[in-house]
Amino acid sequence: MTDPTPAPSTGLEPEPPSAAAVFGDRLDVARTFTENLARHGEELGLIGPLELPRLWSRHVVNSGLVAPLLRPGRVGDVGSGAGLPGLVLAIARPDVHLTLIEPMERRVAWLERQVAELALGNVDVVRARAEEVKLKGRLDQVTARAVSALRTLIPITAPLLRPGGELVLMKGSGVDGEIGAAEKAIRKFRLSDVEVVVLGEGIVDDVTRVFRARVPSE
Ligand SMILES: C[S@@+](CC[C@H](N)C(=O)[O-])C[C@H]1O[C@@H](n2cnc3c(N)ncnc32)[C@H](O)[C@@H]1O
Repeated sequence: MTDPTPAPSTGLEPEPPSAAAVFGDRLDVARTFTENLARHGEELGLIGPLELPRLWSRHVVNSGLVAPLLRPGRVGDVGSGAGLPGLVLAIARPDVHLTLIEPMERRVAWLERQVAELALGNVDVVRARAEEVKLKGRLDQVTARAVSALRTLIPITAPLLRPGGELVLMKGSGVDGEIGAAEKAIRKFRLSDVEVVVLGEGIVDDVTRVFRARVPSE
């Protein structure tokens, strides 16, 4: 069992016990990423100053909880920003290939630096908006977090999926209202198996909610 690291002088939240439960033998890599983000995230405009005291629980562990929903294959993360959840998922699931899709140059540079520093062989970073990225119909699953409401997020993420592919979109407690407002998009893209998966019960205080749905197989 690995000892939790003490909080460094950055103001970073001490590592919670849930980190070991979520990252297992990948905890050291998750730790390096979290410390890098704590050290440089604010100056690079990736996280706000208020996020450091909750960086582990609200951002890193919260993103890592999605890892068991991924299947071996090619997953795209739309609007990765600081690497949430895409880079965190690549750390937790070395058996899955992650493509991080992010339009902002400074964020792309950060993501590329982290991929190199953490020696992640299962990640590529593409500088593009989801609407323009040349990945239409290619991905097995698409993730996203804090990019936009479902009624605008579904139309830019569903076209990236191969037939039978799956959306795995992280959402807050207002997800049911978002689903109601996205009815037209859900119909237009003929999504099936629509469900809200609640992750982290018994592991974290703030559970993570995921909107999961499938595009047609043919
Ligand atoms: C609020 S940030 C969230 C970043 C990260 N997912 C997180 O949870 O911390 C939204 C991110 O989505 C990106 N973004 C916005 N519109 C996008 C689009 N159409 N396609 C791809 N990325 C987009 C932005 O550049 C930004 O990095």
